[in-house]
Amino acid sequence: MAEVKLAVLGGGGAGKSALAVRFLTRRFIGEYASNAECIYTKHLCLDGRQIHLEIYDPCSQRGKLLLTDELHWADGFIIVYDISDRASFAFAKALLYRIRESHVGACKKMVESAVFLVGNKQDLCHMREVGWDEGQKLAVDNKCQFCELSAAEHYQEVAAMFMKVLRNVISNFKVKEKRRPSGSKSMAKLINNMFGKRRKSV
Ligand SMILES: Nc1nc2c(ncn2[C@@H]2O[C@H](COP(=O)(O)OP(=O)(O)OP(=O)(O)O)[C@@H](O)[C@H]2O)c(=O)[nH]1
Repeated sequence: MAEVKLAVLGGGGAGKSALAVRFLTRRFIGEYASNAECIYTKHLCLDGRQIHLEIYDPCSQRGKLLLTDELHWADGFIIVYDISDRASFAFAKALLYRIRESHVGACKKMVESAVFLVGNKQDLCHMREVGWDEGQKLAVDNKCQFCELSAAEHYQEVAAMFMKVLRNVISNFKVKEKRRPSGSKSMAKLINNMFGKRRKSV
């Protein structure tokens, strides 16, 4: 079974929990506790392959950019901003920069393909502060994927976005498996064990 770790990162209130919970449960729940970080776990089948998925949802990230553990833990990243909050867009930009910086030396293409920039709260487009073209440009500049959606209203889009990230991560695994000497897999497990987090099953 493949183990995939995704980190959903973004500014405070951008909709990280809403996106993760929407994907995992199909439901949009209005309010989420923002004082606790957690890892949601789920088993799913993707293209006939069993996957044990872990989704890291940090507590409010206001001003928190270092994220050294998270950046090394995750196989893929969903960077969320709120289209009605320009500050969250600036934070997403800084996060994308951090991801690139922390993966210096790794295969550039693999890192880029495992990052998805998401402009959330598209239902609030009457209060829009960030244009679609700005999000698209930021994604092109960072060679990552991009979409705008609403965790509140678009379950299908949310699910499709998670599936795309998962597929890219899985194909990165295949490339890595071909390159990697066998010892490095157990080293990765050791690092994961050291980086223990609270786990929630959904
Ligand atoms: N209108 C609208 N509101 C949303 C959407 N997604 C999330 N929200 C709301 O935005 C607020 C913040 O959502 P959260 O999912 O808690 O955001 P977060 O990024 O996890 O927040 P922190 O944990 O505080 O960093 C909540 O009131 C949600 O109901 C959306 O697509 N549309």
